[in-house]
Parts: sequence; C-alpha cells; structure tokens
Amino acid sequence: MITHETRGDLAVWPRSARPATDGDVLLGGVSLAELARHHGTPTYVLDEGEVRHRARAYREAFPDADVYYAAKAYLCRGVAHWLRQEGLGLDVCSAGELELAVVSGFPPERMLLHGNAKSPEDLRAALRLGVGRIVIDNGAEVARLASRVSAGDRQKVLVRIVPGITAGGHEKVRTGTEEQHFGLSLVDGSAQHVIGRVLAQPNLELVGLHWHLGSQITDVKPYLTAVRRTVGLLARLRDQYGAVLPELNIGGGHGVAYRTGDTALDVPELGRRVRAELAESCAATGLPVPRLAVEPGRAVIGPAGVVLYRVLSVKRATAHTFVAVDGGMSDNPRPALYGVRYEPRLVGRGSTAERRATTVVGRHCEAGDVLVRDAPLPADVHPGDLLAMPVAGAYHLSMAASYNLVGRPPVVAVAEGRSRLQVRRESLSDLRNRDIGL
Ligand SMILES: Cc1ncc(COP(=O)(O)O)c(C=O)c1O
Ligand SMILES: N[C@@H](CCCC[NH3+])C(=O)O
Repeated sequence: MITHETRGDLAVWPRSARPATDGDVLLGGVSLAELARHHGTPTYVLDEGEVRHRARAYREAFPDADVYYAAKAYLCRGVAHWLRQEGLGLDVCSAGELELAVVSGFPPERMLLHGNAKSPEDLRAALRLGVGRIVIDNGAEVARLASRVSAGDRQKVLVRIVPGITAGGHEKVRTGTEEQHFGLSLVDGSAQHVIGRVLAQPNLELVGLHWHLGSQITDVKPYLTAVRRTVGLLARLRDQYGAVLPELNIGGGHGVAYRTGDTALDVPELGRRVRAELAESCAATGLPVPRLAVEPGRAVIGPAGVVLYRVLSVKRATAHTFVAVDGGMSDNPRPALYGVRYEPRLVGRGSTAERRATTVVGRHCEAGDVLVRDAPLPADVHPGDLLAMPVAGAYHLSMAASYNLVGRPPVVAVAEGRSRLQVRRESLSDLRNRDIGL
C-alpha cells in the first residue's frame, strides 16, 4: 500500500497524489496538467479529501475538545462548508472572515473572534451575528466591548495571555514571548489585572484563558510548559477572585513538512501529552480540568494545497539558473517574508535530464521575488513547462496581494476524480473597478 510516508518524491503532497503518464500528477483523481490547461496559471488546487482527513484527525487527537480552524490560514466558502460538516469551529479575526463564514452557513456560535486591534466594525459584526466567543487581547478592549453588548445580554469571552515561551518557525511568527504585541503578560501582572476588570463587567462572561505560542512549531514541549504555567495562573485566579474558569484554548501553530524529510508536529502525540499534562497539573492544584480548545490553521489546510505555475523564461547567469514563473510574491509572500523553502516539481512532461540547482523566481519587480532557491529541477526545464509546488494551502492566498496589478489566482477544489472552481481568478476589470477615477 502506498502511504503518506512512503510516497518518495510525493511525500509532502496530499495523500491522494499519484504520479501519472507523461510526468503528470493526479490529485483527488484529477490531472494537474489538465487543470492548468483549463483554468490557466497560476492556479491553486485544494484537495478536499486531504482537508477533511486532517480535520477528522484533529477531532480524534482531541476528543472532548473544541477544534477551531484558524481561518487566517485560508478561507473561502467551500472550505468553511467542509469544515462545518466535519464538526470544527472557526477562529476568525475580522468582520470580513466572520461575514464570509456566516454567508457560507457556518453557525456563528461555533466561531471565536481574535485580534490585537479589533475595529469597531469587527466588534459590531461579532455582536450582531452572535459570535460564540470573543478573545480579549488588551485592557482597552474590555470597556469597548462591554459597552456594546446589549443590556441583559452576556457575551462569552476569553482572555489571551502571554505564557512567556519562545517557539515557532521564524521570529516573525512567535507570539508566546514577552517581546511581541499579542496578549497580556503574566510577568508584569497585566493579565491578572485585566482579568479582574473583565470579571467586574456584568455583561461579559469570562469562560477561559487563551494563548497562541506561534506558528510552524514542530515540538510538543513548549505546549506542555505553557499548560503548566497556565494552570498556575488558573490557581491564582481562583485564590484571588474565586473564579474557576471552565475553558482553556491553546491556540494553533502546529508545524507541517514543506519538503521531504522535514519534521511535522505529531498531532496525536500533542493531544495525548497536553491532556495528560493538564489533568496532572489540575489535580496537583485541586482545580477541575477545563475543556480544551485548539486552533490549527496551517496543519489543516497547508498540505492540502498545490499551486501550479507556468514557466515564462529561463535565464542562465554565471552562478545560477533562473526559471521565472507567472506568479510569485503576490500569491506566495512566504519565501520573501520568512525565507522558507519549498519543493517544486516539473509536471505534465517527463524528463530524463539530470537535475540541476535551479532558482525559481516570480514575475514581480523585485530581486527578492524568489520562490525557491536552488531547487533540484531537470536541466531541460523551458518556457511553457508547468511547475507545481506542494504544501501551498496555508498563508499563500490568504496573504496574497495584487502587486504590479497582477490579479490573484483562482482556487479549484478536487475530489474523487472531479474538480470545481471555488474562487475565480481576480480579473483586470476587478482591479480596475476599484479605482473610481480622478
Ligand atoms: C490566535 C491564533 N490562533 C491560531 C493560529 C493558527 O496558527 P497555525 O496556522 O500556525 O496553526 C494563529 C496564527 O498563527 C493565531 O494567531
Ligand atoms: N503567515 C505565517 C503564519 C502566521 C500565523 C498567523 N498567526 C506563515 O506563513 O508561516
């Protein structure tokens, strides 16, 4: 049987990926070369079966917990629909994400709103639509939120704390330390202070604490340390305010493999060890075990996505071969932002040419628009060829821009031999129409 681990050079691709004739790859039973011909390039392909499989794996790893998918990784109506069917909740961080999910039929009570700088519009939308929980990030938000809750209502809230832990794949995505701007510090007492103010608001119901250590974390230990520290705080809150909080949300951040041989976080192990640590620490302090919640984004959607690019030019410089494709930092800013590495593959044509270190660059007007440095690609890659990059489902399109007025790519879902356009390509008229003239 072909397993995820033994699929050789398709190791980081969705489980459904199969090599096909003429260098093609089938994803969800659909030919990538055919999708590129039909939809043009760049195109993002999402494997529905992989997303559903990953969502189910979370529910198994965290039984008796709430699994909120972090919409910031990528959201469209189709994805919201799949995840609702799989029983997940949704973590949103703007009125935009919230409204899109509600339009897709996602129950607002299964959503949670985040943000270190929630706008009045975000708060209004959350209260109007009846979002289940709002995560308070700072002191200024307490009165701002409380004053908007209708008389007689009680909004469930959590307070985001900083557990003081360094974890995450890049300094720009580490949010568990004191040196960043999300959440409230345990060290300077601001967490306890703001919690006291929340408890004093009759129309806010404090149901728990929240933290999010960072993103692309591959080790469970930081989560265990954070759980221990949080239980310490829970005990202090009980002693100081008599408050016993029934929920603990430990955020997301679970790392995935971008290239063959990369380490991914072991989600079942995370589930087992976090639950054990929580039970033990609570027993030691005489607290009831709070209900857990997790918020994975990347680990649900990242490995389910593949992006297809067409090669437009090949340039041989002294030290490099540059292969330029028709997308770039506008649809995938991650290499430029975090220096991350991908594993591109020639698809739609077989090649026996030797492999050569090749730098895949984008189409934008910056020397920094490098998608992959020194990827081992066949030496005969030429204009017209198709390149596919796996693990493209998270933080590509959700962070995409229209730099150089290049429209954002479409999203096509594949499953059981069929494909469906979920989001169309951003057209030149979409871009033009926002400009209302002189
Ligand atoms: C509060 C919160 N929850 C969940 C996530 C999801 O993170 P990831 O996609 O790394 O699982 C993020 C982003 O890092 C976040 O800021
Ligand atoms: N955008 C980051 C992850 C940030 C997670 C959001 N809190 C990435 O691509 O790795």
